[in-house]
Amino acid sequence: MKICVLPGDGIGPEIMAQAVRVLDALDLKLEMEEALLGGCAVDATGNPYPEATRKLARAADAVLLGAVGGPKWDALPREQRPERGLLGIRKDLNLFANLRPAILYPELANASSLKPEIVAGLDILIVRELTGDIYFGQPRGIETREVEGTPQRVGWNTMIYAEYEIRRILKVAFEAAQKRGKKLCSVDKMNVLECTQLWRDIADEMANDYPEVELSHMLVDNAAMQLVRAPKQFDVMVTGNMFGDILSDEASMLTGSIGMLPSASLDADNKGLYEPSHGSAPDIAGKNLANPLATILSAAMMLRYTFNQEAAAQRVENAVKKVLAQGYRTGDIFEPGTNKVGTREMGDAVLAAL
Ligand SMILES: NC(=O)c1ccc[n+]([C@@H]2O[C@H](COP(=O)([O-])OP(=O)(O)OC[C@H]3O[C@@H](n4cnc5c(N)ncnc54)[C@H](O)[C@@H]3O)[C@@H](O)[C@H]2O)c1
Ligand SMILES: CC(C)[C@H](C(=O)O)[C@@H](O)C(=O)O
Ligand SMILES: [Mg+2]
Repeated sequence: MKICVLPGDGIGPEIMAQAVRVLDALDLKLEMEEALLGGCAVDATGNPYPEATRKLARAADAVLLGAVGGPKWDALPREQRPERGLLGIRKDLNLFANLRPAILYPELANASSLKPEIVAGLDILIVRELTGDIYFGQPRGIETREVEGTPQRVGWNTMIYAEYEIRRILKVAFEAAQKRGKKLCSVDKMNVLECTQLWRDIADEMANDYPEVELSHMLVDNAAMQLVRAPKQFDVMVTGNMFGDILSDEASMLTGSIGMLPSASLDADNKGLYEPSHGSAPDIAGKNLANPLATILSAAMMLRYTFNQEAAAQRVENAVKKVLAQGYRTGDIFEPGTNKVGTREMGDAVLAAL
């Protein structure tokens, strides 16, 4: 069980250190090797996804990632920015299926942005397509053109999905719904965008193959609203890369914090990259303030999906439940009456619970 560990930038190394300690404590035969991705890789090699990292990631069974990016690199040419490293590894490893489970731990009911009665028992799986859409569509660019008689800068991207891309992500979503609450909500913007009209047509065609799953469609603006109005109407949500990026950050706050939302990005064989859904949080980096639980829970997803170590995955998840029940809280989920701790101390608590 070979794991390529990519701590990344900002809070990445801090949260990753805790996830690695947890994995070490499990007594599984895990081999972990570190490499550079993102801004740290740009600084060391000029490339956000260096060849050495690519080799290690491709040879590993799974990749565990902290987060990449930060203001230090925002002025670089786009191809050299940390985020391109992240998109590069996702594309290179064909990680088209991004699973983002938004689960409310009962202890965090008061930390949720919504009233406890609206979120109690919340358990949504967001299935986000991850290697297509406007993120990767060509052409794209910024250039000066004559528009309405005046030369001015024009910026453009292309939202595009091919049928095979839509089918394979919908298959993941239908199958997930079949194993869970049997409800699938496909989120699109078919009233405006051809690309997502095709998405909706294909979802309707595929629904015939999954008679047990109740398929519904929702326009993305309504979905954003429904998520904060009545989130428990959702079981599995499936959507494209861009809408999924936005809706998953929104959903994270229903569970108390973006620091609680793990993710798995899988290829067709469940080889995967596992990372928290949040970013490198430059505002709190280096201060021992970041919540490491999303990364620790991402490691649990890795044990489950790539390594078939269900018992170990549950041990980690139960340890997280236990530390929350014991009252340990990083700042993002703190409320009066609980025990405020830092990143490292939260890791200590999870280890003790294990
Ligand atoms: N997967 C990734 O590597 C990833 C994801 C999102 C953003 N980014 C990058 O991260 C950088 C910062 O982006 P941003 O500020 O928009 O989003 P962000 O997710 O890094 O931070 C948003 C807010 O959430 C807080 N936050 C995030 N993670 C937290 C944690 N674990 N514990 C406590 N608080 C946490 C931050 O302090 C900040 O206030 C950008 O360069 C962006 O491109 C990377
Ligand atoms: C950093 C960025 C490229 C990335 C994305 O948009 O996919 C992030 O926001 C995420 O959600 O993983
Ligand atoms: Mg995002």
